[in-house]
Amino acid sequence: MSKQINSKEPFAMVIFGGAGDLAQRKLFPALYTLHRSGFLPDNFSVLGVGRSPRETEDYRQFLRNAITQFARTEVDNEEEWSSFAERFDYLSIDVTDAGTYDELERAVAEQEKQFSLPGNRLFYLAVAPKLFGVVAENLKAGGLTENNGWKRLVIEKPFGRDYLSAEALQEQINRSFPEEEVYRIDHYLGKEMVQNIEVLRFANSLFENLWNNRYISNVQITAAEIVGVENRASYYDSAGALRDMVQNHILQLLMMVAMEPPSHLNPEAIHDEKVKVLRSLRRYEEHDVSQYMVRGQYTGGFIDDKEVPPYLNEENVPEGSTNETFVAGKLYIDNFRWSGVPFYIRTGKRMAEKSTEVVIQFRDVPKHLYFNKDNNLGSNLLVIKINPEEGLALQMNAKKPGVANQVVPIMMDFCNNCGVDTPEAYESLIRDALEGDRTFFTNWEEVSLAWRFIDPIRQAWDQEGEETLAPYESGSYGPKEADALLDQDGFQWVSPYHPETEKKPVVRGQEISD
Ligand SMILES: NC(=O)C1=CN([C@@H]2O[C@H](COP(=O)(O)OP(=O)(O)OC[C@H]3O[C@@H](n4cnc5c(N)ncnc54)[C@H](OP(=O)(O)O)[C@@H]3O)[C@@H](O)[C@H]2O)C=CC1
Ligand SMILES: O=C1O[C@H](COP(=O)(O)O)[C@@H](O)[C@H](O)[C@H]1O
Repeated sequence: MSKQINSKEPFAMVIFGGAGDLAQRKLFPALYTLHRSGFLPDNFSVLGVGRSPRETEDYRQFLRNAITQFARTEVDNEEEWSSFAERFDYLSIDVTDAGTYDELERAVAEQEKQFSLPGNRLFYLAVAPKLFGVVAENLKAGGLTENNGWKRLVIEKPFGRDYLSAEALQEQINRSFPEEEVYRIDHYLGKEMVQNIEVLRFANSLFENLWNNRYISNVQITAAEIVGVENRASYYDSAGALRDMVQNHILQLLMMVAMEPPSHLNPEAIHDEKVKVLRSLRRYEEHDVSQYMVRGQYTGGFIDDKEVPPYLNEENVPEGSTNETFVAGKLYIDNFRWSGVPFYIRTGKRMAEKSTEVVIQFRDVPKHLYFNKDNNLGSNLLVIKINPEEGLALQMNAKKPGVANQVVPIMMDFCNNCGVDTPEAYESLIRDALEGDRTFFTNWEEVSLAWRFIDPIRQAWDQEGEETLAPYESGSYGPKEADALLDQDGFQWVSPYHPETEKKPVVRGQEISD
């Protein structure tokens, strides 16, 4: 969607968790690339906050190391680097201690004075979720929200672990920051091709006219990862793939694909349409869950010829854990546009490849003129490739060149990131937050409705324990139970499509009629 806002107002940014993993791997690189691309104002400051003591110069060196290692933009000019780095400072406080916020206020005010900043403040919560609420409260109690300019609070995920905890957090945050000042990050919304879904749909009569249950037979959303739990078991083992990926990223993709055209390209109009999708999303009762949802846990296996351990042998995973590392589901949006169209979703760790994509499978032609034993027709497919390849592929059927009566599936490809270095999600999102554009942040209604959909599924699975936990081999596409969800409707998962290797998606084999 095109941007409505484009201002470069000077700002002071406070990163809580300013020496953490997210800051190093995502936030510093994004800030540096934005700066080098001319998207930051000339005048700004950043204060990193953490518990461990650090000298200013050490913090700037830490900043540089992170940028050297993770940024897509190189540090290639010392003078230019110094003018960027001098805007960064660090303060060691315990953010749970309200008494330390006087010191924080002084440190921010000092930077504002040093760089003649007008008082706009962006508070970025890159700390553990249990600290989100308390930091918001302390910011207000400590007087940091009584600044002269705008104030905005950027919050990382996860926002709660169920509806009730999310609601309590929302109330706590809203006591200091009204909803319009809250920017909840879902980094999938910062991805180029996710933002492109609306453009594709609403700027092309070609697709929008067909975008409904009369022409689409099913939609598939896949977010497959190669990585396992890595060193995050303490968080992941109590979250599971359902909370970690489905409640947020997968449902956001679903909303982008299924929403009605908004009346305007402003955040309110867009959020209204997204929320309507969640209101129409069929909620499963606990007793329905096994019919529509599948969960799995990876066993050992091979990825890229390298042996990888089962989830249960990963570092810090509790013995006998029944946590899911894979989820698949068949979802329905019970409205006029989508009634009867299954939305199949799947996400998992240690799968065969890293691939996030949406596949729209169109209905077959009403009369099968070309089906015979020589023809291998495929369904019309629109593949929206989100990550790591970005682009679009459209499968059609066409006459095989030079061969009479032979019809074959062909692919038309568009690559979005070939020869172009597209922005990282965090670059887009930080830029939007600085510009006051909430379009690609999640609003409270979306979050709360998403939890209301997720909670009964979680409860069913928590009660069933390992009974419903399907093992799948590392390096596969998930458990066979996930295939069965589609088989029973006469469909199958479309494999990720790789134009450069000409690996074609597998499509439903269609019956050959006489
Ligand atoms: N890392 C990632 O890739 C992603 C992270 N996130 C989210 O981002 C947030 C941060 O994650 P991540 O960076 O990985 O976490 P880390 O544990 O790496 O960093 C947390 C930071 O918080 C600081 N901190 C913790 N407690 C306090 C305290 N009481 N007072 C002051 N500072 C404190 C730590 O400082 P110190 O070490 O000095 O104690 C540390 O700098 C989480 O909400 C996470 O869910 C979301 C998506 C991806
Ligand atoms: O939010 C999360 O997302 C990542 C996957 O993100 P991607 O951009 O690489 O697709 C996932 O690994 C992680 O578990 C989850 O917390």
